Amino acid sequence: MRRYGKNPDEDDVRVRPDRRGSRPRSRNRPKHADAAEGFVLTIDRGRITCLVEQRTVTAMKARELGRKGVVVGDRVAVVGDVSGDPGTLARIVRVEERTSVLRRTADDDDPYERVVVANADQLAIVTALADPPPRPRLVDRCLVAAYDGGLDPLLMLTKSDLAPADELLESYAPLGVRAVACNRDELATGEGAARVLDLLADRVTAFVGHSGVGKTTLVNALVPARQRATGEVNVVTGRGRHTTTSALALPLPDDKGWAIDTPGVRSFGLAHVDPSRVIHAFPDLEPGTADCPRNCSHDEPDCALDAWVAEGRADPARLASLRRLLATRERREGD
Ligand SMILES: Nc1nc2c(ncn2[C@@H]2O[C@H](COP(=O)(O)OP(=O)(O)OP(=O)(O)O)[C@@H](O)[C@H]2O)c(=O)[nH]1
Ligand SMILES: [Zn+2]
Repeated sequence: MRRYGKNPDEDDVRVRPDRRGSRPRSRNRPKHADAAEGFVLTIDRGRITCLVEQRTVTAMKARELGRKGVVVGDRVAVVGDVSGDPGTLARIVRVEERTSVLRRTADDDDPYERVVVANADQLAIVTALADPPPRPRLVDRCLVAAYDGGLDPLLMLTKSDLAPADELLESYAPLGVRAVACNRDELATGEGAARVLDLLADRVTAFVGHSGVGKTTLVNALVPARQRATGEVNVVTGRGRHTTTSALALPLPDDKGWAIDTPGVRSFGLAHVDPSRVIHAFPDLEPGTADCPRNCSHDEPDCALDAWVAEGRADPARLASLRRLLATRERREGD
């Protein structure tokens, strides 16, 4: 019997099609009890880089996964050669259930939703206070994606040396979104970075933002190991500058969580969003939807939320914010 690396696993052999190319004998297939646990760091043209114990292992999807997608942040079961030695290729045989999913559709009229990041605890929405000016609708759309996918949003306002944050902070106050303003010079001091890192401690945070907002500057300040590698060998993958369209998970200092950098977004398609999942993030309003008409958009004359608020059971500013968010699901010029 041929052995596959250090972790010989019968499955490796059994799931392989036989010489006649028949399908794997799925009924007899063991459940990969010996598989190693992996954490997906990045994906590049079908090559999946995972962290297995403390090793960086390159893997591909096993045939038995079928069309099931693997995305950055996924917890996976890996079999085969998990030594991480150059030239080795392990196989991912299972994707564990996800605790959250950051999804987007490329465009609102694009029916294909893509999961961008799995299992992130929070979504850092990076917005410059100036140069480029804030795009509140894009922020709102990111908030909707966060609420829809089960991530805690976190506003990261960059370039605070160029403009004050008050106005923007005020418009998000009713949502109770945590926010932090920072700038490059401040971040370069350990104290400035520590203030931001406090918000990320022991959590997996996905960073989104459109081009030019200073996301790279911010993430590099938080993950100094990456900055040192400028030039640009990636600290995690050991490969050249990260130019793929995949997200990339970077360990925060002292193993205090992960930052998942995502490629710059120009838009954040929301065709997949279900209003009821968004309302779930508004526990003060959710019970008020009990008397709504079926499939209520919560932004129509019969919506029961108006009465709920009129009776003083929730803050009108909360309802206004919810409606503003839901309204961003409809695409407009410039989104
Ligand atoms: N004034 C000021 N400029 C900043 C700050 N942070 C970043 N910049 C500048 O803003 C520009 C964009 O910064 P990046 O960090 O490359 O932004 P990005 O969001 O990663 O953009 P892409 O690389 O296009 O995806 C650069 O010229 C930075 O030098 C800041 O705090 N203040
Ligand atoms: Zn309603």
